[in-house]
Amino acid sequence: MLELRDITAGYGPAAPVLENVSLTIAPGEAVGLLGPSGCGKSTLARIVALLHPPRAGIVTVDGERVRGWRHRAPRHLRTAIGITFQQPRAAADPRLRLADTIAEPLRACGLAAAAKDRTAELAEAVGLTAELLHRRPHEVSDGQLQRACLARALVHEPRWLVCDEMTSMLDASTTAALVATVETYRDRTRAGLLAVSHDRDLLTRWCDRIIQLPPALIATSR
Ligand SMILES: Nc1ncnc2c1ncn2[C@@H]1O[C@H](COP(=O)(O)OP(=O)(O)OP(=O)(O)O)[C@@H](O)[C@H]1O
Repeated sequence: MLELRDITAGYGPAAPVLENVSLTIAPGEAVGLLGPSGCGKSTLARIVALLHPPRAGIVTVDGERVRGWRHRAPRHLRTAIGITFQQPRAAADPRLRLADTIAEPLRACGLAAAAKDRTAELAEAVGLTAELLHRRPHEVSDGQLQRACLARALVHEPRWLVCDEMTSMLDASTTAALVATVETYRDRTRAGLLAVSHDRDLLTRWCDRIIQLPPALIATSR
């Protein structure tokens, strides 16, 4: 199980973005997250991915309470969760070829020896050719770069996957291909999914259930 209990979170001294939010995702379950712009969907996604520490509340991953975020999170928890973001260009190092982008989390964990085989396997799963793997981000389309970012999110074979607006910049066929890749992976591994989107129709097709966050606390408190 992945559980968030009574989470309050925000940025700096400002009023919280999220207040007392709870969420549970079971293994193999796909949960969609909807809500108006600015209500805190990405903030919640980043908390689930252990990238943003909440101000209050408890996060538990497979029975283990999380006590550190980002580099302070233990490696076995960081590698249990993969995340893709809305803008692949902001999420990928412009200096790295796509092959190295995919393998980056393995190298960061001292697993470089596995990088070549794993990259080839994942490139096939996301539909990237060997030629594209040798290009850098400025030499590929947004959709091709997002495919590499999805492969990177899967490189540690995570038990939990967070897709934060993964397809909102992409056309229908690339969206379908990326969602199909995620679902093939989940069918095989029973990974749980949190999918953030503005697209209710997409989430209805993709997810077992949908959670709706209320409008932004900051906006409503004005
Ligand atoms: N790094 C940050 N520093 C300060 N404020 C931030 C930061 N990131 C987000 N915020 C603020 O937190 C609030 C929630 O942002 P968040 O990105 O979580 O919303 P969202 O629901 O994902 O929005 P959207 O649908 O537009 O992507 C917004 O008011 C935003 O301005």
